[in-house]
Amino acid sequence: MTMMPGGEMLTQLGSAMAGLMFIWAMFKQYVPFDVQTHIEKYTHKLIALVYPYIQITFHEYSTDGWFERSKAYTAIERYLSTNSSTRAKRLKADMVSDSQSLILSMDDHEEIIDEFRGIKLKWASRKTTPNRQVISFYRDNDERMFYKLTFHRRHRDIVTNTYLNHVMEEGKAIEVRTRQRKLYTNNKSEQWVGYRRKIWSHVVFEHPATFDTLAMDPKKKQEIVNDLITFTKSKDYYKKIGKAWKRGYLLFGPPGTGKSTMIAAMANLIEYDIYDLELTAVKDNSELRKLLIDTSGKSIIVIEDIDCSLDLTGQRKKKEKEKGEKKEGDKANPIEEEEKKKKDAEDSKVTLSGLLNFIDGLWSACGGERIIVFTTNYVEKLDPALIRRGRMDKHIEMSYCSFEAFKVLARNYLDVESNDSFETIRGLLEENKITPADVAENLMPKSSEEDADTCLKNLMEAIERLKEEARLKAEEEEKAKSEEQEERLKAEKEKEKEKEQKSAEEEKEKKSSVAEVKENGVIT
Ligand SMILES: Nc1ncnc2c1ncn2[C@@H]1O[C@H](COP(=O)(O)OP(=O)(O)OP(=O)(O)O)[C@@H](O)[C@H]1O
Ligand SMILES: [Mg+2]
Repeated sequence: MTMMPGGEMLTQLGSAMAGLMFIWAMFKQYVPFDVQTHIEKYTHKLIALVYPYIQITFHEYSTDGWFERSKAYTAIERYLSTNSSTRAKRLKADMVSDSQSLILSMDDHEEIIDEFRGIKLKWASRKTTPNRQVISFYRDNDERMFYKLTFHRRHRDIVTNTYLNHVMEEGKAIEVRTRQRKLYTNNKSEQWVGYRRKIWSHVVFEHPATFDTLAMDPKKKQEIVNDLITFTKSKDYYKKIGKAWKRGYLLFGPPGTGKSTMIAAMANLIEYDIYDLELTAVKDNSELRKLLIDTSGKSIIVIEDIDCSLDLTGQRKKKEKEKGEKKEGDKANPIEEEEKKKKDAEDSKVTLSGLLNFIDGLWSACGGERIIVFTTNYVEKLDPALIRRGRMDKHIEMSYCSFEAFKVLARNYLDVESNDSFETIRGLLEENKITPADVAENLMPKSSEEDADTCLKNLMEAIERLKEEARLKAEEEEKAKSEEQEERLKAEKEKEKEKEQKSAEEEKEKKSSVAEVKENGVIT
């Protein structure tokens, strides 16, 4: 630990000053007022001359005793934790909520010296016990912690303009790095915490998926990893081009190809929280707006199975139409009805345009980087407006298990890099459509006796079985198709026959009417 030059002297000087001030306070009453002012003025000058240091204090809680911990204090605590844990001799360990591990910080009354661009600054951790006559309604803990920063007055500018910002930013970054990440879900029913309505509930996010364990084409995987990392580092770039700092991904592919696993791997890679937005539980656009505004920065907002959510919107529209039809029968006042319809359209249902508006950047104006991920099993069902470029920046197809993907799974599940059976498996995978979920399920040892070879054999058998099943299914489909075709042909033939019969009858009728005209001798 380095010591500030004259640090000891500084402390002594401080206590000597305090002593003098005390004596002054006692004798002040015997001195005339104008002399008092004079003495005080010169004392301040004298103090400034011999005590050229500036002090700034940062309290843990604001003085009105409000419950919220000061953000500056927390940031300083984290900033100092990296310095103090290596330098200070007495440390305090604490399990802070929202943090993954123990937070080490300076113990009460401990001091450390920080260095910034060659300037030495002293941080001290202090504690006061306030007057007990003051009753705090919010916190019953009487002790008040604060940090005191002392530095030479010639560094005033650099400390106030640069150093403090550096401490805050560093502190916040450490906080983000060490925080416990969360998985949020939106509540269907309203929940209240005290006087606040809680719209998201959360659990600690601890999904073990990573890009290393994700089975997919290595080139594609690397591309996604690079894309994500570039995004997280592009704050200034997005600012420069005047775009909200957000990125949209559309993951599509059949069930069990790893879409949800990919989202977990993304969150683990860039250390973001996940907001799992269940659109079917959102009652209208204004609620959707509230939900999105309530998300924090550094988060991935996920809307799974977007095709199903949008279908639901369609259903809602239909229901409303039905309602409208019923009302028509009631013969209500047309003006009233029009207004009612307008209101209905405004305040019920989540609409595609409502969703798109937010994605387009209204909500991301709240700052902080956000990633939005849509998943679907049927990309062709989606509205083109939803997936056009610019809205969804990257379309990622998750497909059936390739041989490369299988190798990742074999390494992950069985610790096998290569094996005699790999070539056979390559052939089987090329010929058949197997999802990574199916491959993974078959690679997993079912008992402690099963070794890698047995598991690989199991997989090959399973693929053969699936192949057989697929063949039977295809046969059945073919049969059903040809039956349908036959029926259609039959129906068409019958129709044709009916038509022919009809036209023959018509012809006959025509002929008989002509004969009648001739008989009567009338020509028109
Ligand atoms: N590409 C993959 N790499 C590693 N494991 C995978 C992969 N795909 C699927 N799995 C395994 O299969 C399970 C199911 O996969 P996941 O839930 O990610 O599929 P999904 O594509 O989201 O399916 P759905 O469309 O039904 O939501 C996962 O728990 C994972 O263990
Ligand atoms: Mg899924």
